[in-house]
Amino acid sequence: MAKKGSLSITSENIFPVIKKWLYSDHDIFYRELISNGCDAITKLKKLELMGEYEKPEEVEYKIQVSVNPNEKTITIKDNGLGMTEEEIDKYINQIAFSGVQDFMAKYKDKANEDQIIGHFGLGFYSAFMVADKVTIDSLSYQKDAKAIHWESEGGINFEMTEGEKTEVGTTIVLYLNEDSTEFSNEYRAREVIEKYCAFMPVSIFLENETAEPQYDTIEKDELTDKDKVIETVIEPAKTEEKENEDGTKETVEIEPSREKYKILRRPVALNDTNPLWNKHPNECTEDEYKDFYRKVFRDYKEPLFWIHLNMDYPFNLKGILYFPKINMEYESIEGTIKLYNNQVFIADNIKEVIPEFLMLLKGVIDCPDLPLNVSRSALQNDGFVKKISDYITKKVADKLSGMCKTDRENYEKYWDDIAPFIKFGYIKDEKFAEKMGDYILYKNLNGTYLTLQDCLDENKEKHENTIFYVTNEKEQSQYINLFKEEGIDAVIMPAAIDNPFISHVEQKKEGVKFLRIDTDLNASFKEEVKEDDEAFKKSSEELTELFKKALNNDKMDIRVEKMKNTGIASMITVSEETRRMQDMMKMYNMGGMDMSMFGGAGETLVLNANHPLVKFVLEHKDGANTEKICEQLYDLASLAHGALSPERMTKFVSRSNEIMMIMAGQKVE
Ligand SMILES: Nc1ncnc2c1ncn2[C@@H]1O[C@H](COP(=O)(O)OP(=O)(O)OP(=O)(O)O)[C@@H](O)[C@H]1O
Repeated sequence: MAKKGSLSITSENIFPVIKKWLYSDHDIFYRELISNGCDAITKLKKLELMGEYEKPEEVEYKIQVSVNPNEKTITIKDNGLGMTEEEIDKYINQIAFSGVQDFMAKYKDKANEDQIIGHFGLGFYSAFMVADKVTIDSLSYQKDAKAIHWESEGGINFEMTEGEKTEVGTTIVLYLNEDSTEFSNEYRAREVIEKYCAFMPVSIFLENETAEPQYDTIEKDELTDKDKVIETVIEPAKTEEKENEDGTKETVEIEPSREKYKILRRPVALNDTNPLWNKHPNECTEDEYKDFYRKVFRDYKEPLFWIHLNMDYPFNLKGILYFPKINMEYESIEGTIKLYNNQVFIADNIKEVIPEFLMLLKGVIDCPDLPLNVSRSALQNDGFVKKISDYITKKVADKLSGMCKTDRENYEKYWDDIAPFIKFGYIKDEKFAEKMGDYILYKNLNGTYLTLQDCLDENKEKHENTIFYVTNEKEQSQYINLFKEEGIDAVIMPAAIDNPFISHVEQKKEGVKFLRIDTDLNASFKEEVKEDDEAFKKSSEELTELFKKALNNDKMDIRVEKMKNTGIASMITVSEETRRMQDMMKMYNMGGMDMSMFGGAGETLVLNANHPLVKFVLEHKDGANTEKICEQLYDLASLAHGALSPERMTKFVSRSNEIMMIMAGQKVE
C-alpha cells in the first residue's frame, strides 16, 4: 500500500519566495545532495568500524552522479547507510521539510544583503529549486530492511511505496524543471561539482548517460580487477629491413608482437578526498604546498610562502594561506579565501569570518565549528566568529614577525611583494597593527631595509622624529641628490597604500612625522642667515616682487634661501598637508576639484640667492632677458619636480629655443 501524505508546508507561497531568493545560486542543490551522500557514507563507515555492518568486498564507497541531458534528469547515487521507511518519514517528510519551514520563517522577510552564508540549511529540499519531481530510492543497511521508493512532485505532496533497490544506499533522481535544464549538461555539472565538492571526503564520479563510451588501450600488465576489457588488441611485431654483408636483404623483428587491452576509460574522481590542509604541517612537503596552490587557484606563478593553520582547541580550524607573487605594476591585488565547512565549500571571501586585509591573499580555510545557518549580520556580531577571525590574524602576524626575526634575509627578499598586504592590514586591523608595527620595513636611499625604529635612530641627530620619504625616485631625483650630498637619509614609499599608511603610523606613534623629500628645505641644506641681515631681507623682497610680476602671479609663494649647493638655482617645495590632501582627493577621484582652495596648491618656489642666475636677476631687474630668466627658472623648478602643464610646456620649449638663439647671437623676434 502506498503511503501518501502532505508535507507540512503551511505557506503556499514558499516556492516563489525561495526561488527568487536563491536565484543567484540555484546550483547549491548539487552540494546539498552530494554532501548528504557523503554524510551517509561516513556514517556507514563508522558503523562498519563498530562492527555493526559488514561491507561486501566488491563495494567501494563512492558517489556517482549521472546526468542525462536528453531526459533532463540528474541521478545522485550513494552507497551510504540508506534509510528505512520510518527514517524517510522522519528525516525527509518531517525534518527536512520542517527545517525549510523554520528557515523560511526566519529569512523570508530579510533583504538580500542579509543572506545566510552560501545558503546553508536548505538541505535536501534544495532539490526542488531545480526539479519539478524528485524521487528517492533507498535501502537501509539494517538487517531485513525493505527498499523504499519515495516521490514528490512540486515538494508539497509525497507518495511512498515499496522500492526495488537491491544495494544498500540511496539514489535520488531529479527531473529538472524547464529553467534548470543546464544542470544536466555534463560540463555545467562538472563545473558546479568542482566548485562545491572539490574536497569532499568521499570520491565523486560524474558520467553522462547519453555520451558514447570512451576507451583506452593499455599494456597487458597494467590491467586491474576494476577494468572492463572490451577487446584484446594484438599489436603486430615491429620489423625492419636490414641489408646483409653479402648484399641480400632481410626482414628482422625489432619488437615482438604484443597483446594489449582495449578497456572502458577508467572513471576519475572529481574531488580530492584528503585535502592538504588536513595533513599535519610537518608532513607536508614544499612541492605539495605548491601543487595544491596551482591546482586550487590555477595560478602558475609560485607563491612566495604560506602559512598552514592547524588548530583543534578551543575551536577546530585548518587551512593554508598563501602569499602570492604579484606584479604590482600590472595587476591589481585580488585574492581569494575559500571557506569550507568539513571539506564542503561554502563561499569565497566571507568577510564576516576572514579579516578583510587577508582577502588579498589566496587560501583555504576549513572551519567545521562555524555557525552557518545564521544570517550574515548575525555572524558579524557573533563572538565566536570574532575569535576565529582574531586567531587567523594572530597566526599571520606571528608567522610574519617570526620570519622577520629569524629569517630576515628572506623576509627582505619578499618585502616588496608582501608590503601591500601588511600595510593594508596595519591600516585595517588594530591588533595586527600592534603586532606588526615593529616588523614593517622601510627601504632607504641605499636600498637597505630598516624598521621604523632604525629610521628614527639613524636620523636622530639631524632631524629627530622626522622621516623623509620619496614617492617617485625619478621625479624627486633633484631632492634625492641634495639629501645624499648632505648625508641625510630618506625612505622610498612609492605605493598608493603608503599615503594612508604613513598617516596611520603618525597616529599610532606620537610625535613621529613623515615629510616628503620635497616638502621643505632642511636646515642642513642652507647657510645660516642672521636675523639682522637687512641686505638679505631687502634682496629677498625684491626678488619675490620681481618673480611675481614676471610670472604674472600675485599669490605665488616665493622664498629666497642661501643654499649650500650653488648648482641649484630654483626648486619647488610642497606643503606636506596640502599634498596629502590632494593625493587623497586623487585617490577618491575628486581630481576635478579646484585645488586653489588649498592656497596655491601648497607650492613654494625656492630661489637660491647663492646662484649666479638669481644674482643676475637681482642685479638686472630691468634687463632685456630678466623676465625670460625668471620664467625659465620657475619652469625648470617645476620640471625637476614632476611635470609642467601642457600650456606651460609649450611656452617652455619655445622660450628655451629663444634662449639658445640668444646664445647663438641671433636676433629674437
Ligand atoms: N543520501 C542520504 N542517505 C541517508 N540519509 C539521508 C540522505 N539524504 C538525507 N538524509 C537524511 O535526511 C536528513 C535531512 O537531510 P537534509 O539535507 O534536509 O538536512 P541535513 O543534512 O540534516 O542538514 P543541512 O540542512 O545542513 O543539509 C539528514 O540528516 C539525513 O538523516
